[in-house]
This record gives sequence, C-alpha cells and structure tokens, in this order.
Amino acid sequence: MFVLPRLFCLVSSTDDLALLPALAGAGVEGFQVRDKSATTAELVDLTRVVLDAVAPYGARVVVNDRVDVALATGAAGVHLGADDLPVAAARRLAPDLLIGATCRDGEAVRRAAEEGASYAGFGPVARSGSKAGLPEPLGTRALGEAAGPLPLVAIGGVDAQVARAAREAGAHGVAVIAAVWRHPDPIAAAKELVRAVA
Ligand SMILES: Cc1ncc(COP(=O)(O)OP(=O)(O)O)c(N)n1
Ligand SMILES: Cc1ncsc1CCOP(=O)(O)O
Repeated sequence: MFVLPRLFCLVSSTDDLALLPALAGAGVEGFQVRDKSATTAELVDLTRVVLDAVAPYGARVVVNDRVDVALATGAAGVHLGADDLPVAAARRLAPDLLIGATCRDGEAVRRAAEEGASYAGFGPVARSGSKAGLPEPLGTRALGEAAGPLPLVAIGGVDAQVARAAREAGAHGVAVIAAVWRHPDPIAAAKELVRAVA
C-alpha cells in the first residue's frame, strides 16, 4: 500500500531534471512522469531517471497514461484520463499500483472509485497555462462538492494560493506544472507549495 502524496510535480523531458533531487529534498512527495512526445522507450528511460533521482528521498513516482511503463519500471502508480486504458482494466492488470483517474465531477469520482481507482485528479480547478483545450475552470467549490469516495488531487492552474483553497475545500493534495517549472526559482516555489498543502 502506498501513501498518497500531497504534492505531485509533473515532469517531462524538457524540464530541468538536475533539479529533481533538490525538489524531492524540499519535500515534494510525488512526481508524475508526463511526456506526450516521448516514445515508449524514451518514457521508460525518463521514468527510470526520475525514479533514480527522487526515490532516495522517499518520493513516489506515477507515470501518466501508461500502466505498462509503470509496471515495467517499478513506479508506484499510473494516472489515467478519458483517452487511456479504462481504470477497471488497469486495476485488473495492476492490483497493487496507485491508480489516479481524471474526474471533473462527483459522478465521475464515484465511478472511478467503483472501478478501483486510488485517487481522482480533479480539475482544472483554475486556469492552466500549461495545457490547452481544457474546459472552463471548475473552481474549488465544485471540488468540495465532488469530495467523498476518493481522495482528490486538484490540478490545473494550481499555485500556492489555489493549493491552500483546494485543501480547505477538501482536496487531499495538488498537482502542478507551471507553479514549479515556470517559476524563476523552482525550489523556492516547491517549498511554498509544500507549506501550502501541509
Ligand atoms: C493528478 C492528475 N490529474 C489529472 C491529470 C490529467 O490527466 P489526463 O486527463 O489523462 O490528461 P493528460 O495529463 O494525459 O494530458 C493528470 N495528468 N494528473
Ligand atoms: C495535465 C493537466 N490536466 C489538467 S490541467 C493540467 C496541466 C496542469 O499544469 P499547470 O499546473 O501548469 O496548470
């Protein structure tokens, strides 16, 4: 059984991977390997690099989209969205993995729980600068209304202020890209996020 991190930092191969040990050392408990342009082999390699960098700090690694890569690398989990392997199928393949499912309302959270998800990635809670084509922000009130059968990880436009609001609304934790990787001082930003979700 894995403890669900309160802060996930999403990582792609274009990020400064040399910062990973310092981010984990600063208290980032979870990393999600998310690289939309990587081949399968590249994703396996990137996941191994992330695991090697952060596992010594006790941080956990989740692979976005790919249960096969999670299993092949010994990652702690996988995050699945609407275009990915259905959660129930992933759970059959991977009884022991942490499985996250993207959800936008309470009904989706209930369904994900029934299918065997471990947590719901709920969002976008605010306006994301990193991912295009998302629906309008759902806000933290909708997050509070969706709370119930699964721990919720708020995503989309999360900075320290949104992270605090999400936690107050009932989120277990948050997941971020821009708040760390587009910050002039990623380690300072991570420390502030760690405090915000504590
Ligand atoms: C924690 C978390 N929540 C939601 C997402 C979004 O996943 P998905 O819907 O599969 O979209 P992509 O990330 O694949 O663009 C996530 N990655 N993490
Ligand atoms: C992958 C994903 N899914 C919903 S928002 C998002 C991107 C989150 O990035 P940011 O923290 O920069 O908004």
